[in-house]
Amino acid sequence: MREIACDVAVIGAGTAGIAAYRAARKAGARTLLIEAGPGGTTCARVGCMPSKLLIEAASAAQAARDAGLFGLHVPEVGIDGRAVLERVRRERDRFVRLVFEDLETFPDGERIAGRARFLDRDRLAVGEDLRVRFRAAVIATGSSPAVPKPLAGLGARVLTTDTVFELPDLPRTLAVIGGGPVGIELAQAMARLGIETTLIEGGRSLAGLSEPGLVAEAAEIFGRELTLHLETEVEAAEADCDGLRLRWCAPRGEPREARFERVLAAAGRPPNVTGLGLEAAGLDLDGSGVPRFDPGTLRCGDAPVFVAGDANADRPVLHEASRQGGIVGVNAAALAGHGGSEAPRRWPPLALVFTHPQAGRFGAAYDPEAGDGRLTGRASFADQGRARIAGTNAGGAVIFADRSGRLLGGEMLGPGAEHLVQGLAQAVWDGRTVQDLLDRPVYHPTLEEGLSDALRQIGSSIS
Ligand SMILES: Cc1cc2nc3c(=O)[nH]c(=O)nc-3n(C[C@H](O)[C@H](O)[C@H](O)COP(=O)(O)OP(=O)(O)OC[C@H]3O[C@@H](n4cnc5c(N)ncnc54)[C@H](O)[C@@H]3O)c2cc1C
Ligand SMILES: NC(=O)c1ccc[n+]([C@@H]2O[C@H](COP(=O)([O-])OP(=O)(O)OC[C@H]3O[C@@H](n4cnc5c(N)ncnc54)[C@H](O)[C@@H]3O)[C@@H](O)[C@H]2O)c1
Repeated sequence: MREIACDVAVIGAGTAGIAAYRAARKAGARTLLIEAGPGGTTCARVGCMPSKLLIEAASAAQAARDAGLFGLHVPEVGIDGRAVLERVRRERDRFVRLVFEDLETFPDGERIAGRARFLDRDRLAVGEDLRVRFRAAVIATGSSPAVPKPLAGLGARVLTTDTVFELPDLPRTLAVIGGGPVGIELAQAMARLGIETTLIEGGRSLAGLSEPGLVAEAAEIFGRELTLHLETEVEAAEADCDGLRLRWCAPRGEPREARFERVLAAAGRPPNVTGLGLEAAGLDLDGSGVPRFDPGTLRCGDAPVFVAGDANADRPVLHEASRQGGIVGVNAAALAGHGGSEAPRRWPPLALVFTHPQAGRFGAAYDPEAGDGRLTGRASFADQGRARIAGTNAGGAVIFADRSGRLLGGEMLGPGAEHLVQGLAQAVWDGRTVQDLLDRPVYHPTLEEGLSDALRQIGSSIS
């Protein structure tokens, strides 16, 4: 048994862990980065990057199909599923390689391969042969796809984002379970790549939207390309030759059954906290087994332990994993006697879903109880100039402000949400009012003009 000591032990070499390692090391702490899996980060290997690569292939196919709108004739769109997936993997491997090239610049001996678990408040076991004594530890273990119970034990017929990008070819039929960001992005992409796709969602909402008008519009828009079953859960699944049969109950109670070549479980991503020995570390855990933590410092109670990224289940998106990693790195180093600690102001929430139209949320969430405390403005993209030019005129935006007109947050389902929502999130961060935004220049003809109706409605309710 080998035993080593360090100031800061970082568990997980994903986006949060790498940022934590860098920050702790920069503060002067002797830091170890421990990784159990193949590494390369969830984002590059099985997350953001391969999903967007698949979406771009699907968008190209759809653009060719839609060319008739502009008077162009594309006789038939042929989809070579093998070639599509090969490009996804080729480009994905490049992103993963870049992560490894970066990791290789870290000194030898500071990167450790193995699965870590806490033995007590200041020791970790890594695999069977190594013990690590730490002064502070960072949990940056990420999250993994959940597979709903009825789908357990059905082998390779059941895909998750860990396996879907490894398919040699596209299936002919696909059921996607879950209409959150993962499910709706991949379901729409698969449908646009010619796969007959059915999406089964336990709730009413798609793409993480919550404002009722946008929720209804999303079901209508995505339902044109997908067979949608909302408020539905799969009750049973059984293997059928190379595919599987799924059984579910429609909301009004009629039993339904269908056969699919493959099913993609996109039913959420619980944090990777089981088997970590969190009780041995003396951490206070919530009902899901996630350590309770201070949202400013990301420290777990008074233990010398911090939690960042998907592992804390708070804001499971990349930019937060990266920022939180940096914060815990500084704070873990400070606890180990290197530099000062920090609790920077939290960024406003920001989430995007790369569907067509895109969905996005920024700042304060929709609150049905907000009543008179909030002013609300709405805009529609159905007749918005630039969106009409591009043939992407669908969806809308809802913006919330306080009674003085200070921007609080909002939601959007529409073209260019990835730019519009980011701009609005930055305006929330800067404490801007609706009037500040109305007083700024906006070029014509752009999608940005599409927000002015919502902003003006709020402005006029103040005056
Ligand atoms: C399909 C998909 C698409 C996505 N698209 C986007 C997007 O477009 N934009 C966006 O912002 N976000 C997106 N996300 C979310 C984003 O990928 C994650 O929020 C982010 O990658 C989380 O980073 P992390 O560092 O917390 O975790 P990870 O990158 O998962 O790192 C955790 C690491 O810890 C390791 N580990 C786990 N347990 C142990 C242990 N006991 N010992 C040692 N090591 C351990 C794991 O092997 C892993 O390498 C997407 C996610 C998915 C799945
Ligand atoms: N574009 C992006 O930024 C992007 C893309 C993908 C993922 N992500 C991140 O990853 C996180 C996880 O995404 P996700 O979509 O996997 O999870 P999610 O928790 O956001 O959504 C899961 C959905 O599955 C449904 N569901 C759960 N169990 C079900 C069942 N048995 N039957 C039917 N429906 C069921 C839930 O009602 C929910 O709508 C997101 O919160 C997001 O932060 C981001």
